[in-house]
Amino acid sequence: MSQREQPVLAERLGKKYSRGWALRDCTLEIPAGRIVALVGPNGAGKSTLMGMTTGLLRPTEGRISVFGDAPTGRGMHPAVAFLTQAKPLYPQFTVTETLRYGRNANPGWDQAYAEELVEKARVPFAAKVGTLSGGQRTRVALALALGKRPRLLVLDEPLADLDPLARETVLTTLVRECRAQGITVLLSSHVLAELEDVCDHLVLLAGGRVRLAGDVSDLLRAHADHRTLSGLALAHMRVEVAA
Ligand SMILES: Nc1ncnc2c1ncn2[C@@H]1O[C@H](COP(=O)(O)OP(=O)(O)OP(=O)(O)O)[C@@H](O)[C@H]1O
Repeated sequence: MSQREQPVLAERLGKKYSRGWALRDCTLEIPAGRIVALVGPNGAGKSTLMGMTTGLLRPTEGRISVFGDAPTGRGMHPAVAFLTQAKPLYPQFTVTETLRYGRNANPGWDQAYAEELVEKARVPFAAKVGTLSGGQRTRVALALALGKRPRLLVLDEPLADLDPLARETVLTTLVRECRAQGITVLLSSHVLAELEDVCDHLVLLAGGRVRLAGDVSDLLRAHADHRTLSGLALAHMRVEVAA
């Protein structure tokens, strides 16, 4: 696979903030077409890694390549869409205006696809974003992210404020769309059980370092005392936090 097709390659990547190192010596790859679980205890460095993957944060040391490009830290890579728990949508915009903003901001914008996602979610186009429920806002944010037609979708705890039913619906939609479109996904969540049937690759961070990374099936074969992604991840987190 050429560098241009490889979603993410990080080599000895590190990020230091004023309070110290948030991520250190991080070498990993995010393989194309996978749905990758990014897990780890609070403060492990997940958001920091995602920030450097999207191009919004500049590394302090090491290298990261996103589809062959070195992110600048000044703006989002054009092939990457990013969705966080905060979902920074303008509350005064209607859903239609929000999609118009997406169209103006993104050269590869697919209006028909974005509208289809909003229609499937049964969110009224005329409603102001500030009046929508958390679940509806997430569906609009997802339409905004996928309408960009990204090759890599980075999701930082995007479901955290949703009820269990809404979480399930959004996650199912997300996985169905990403698998159908061949989009690589990097998804962080503290709810390990819900990553179980969704993710086929795992990256576990703790204390700013990569502690476990690889295809879930390979990792489970290598750690035969665990049968599930969540069991394996939880056991590793316990060891790392205790250390
Ligand atoms: N802008 C910042 N300035 C200073 N320190 C920061 C900044 N952002 C993150 N940190 C620190 O870097 C470390 C890693 O934070 P990060 O948010 O990447 O972890 P995380 O794994 O996403 O955590 P959580 O699961 O709690 O969201 C933490 O110690 C955090 O306090």
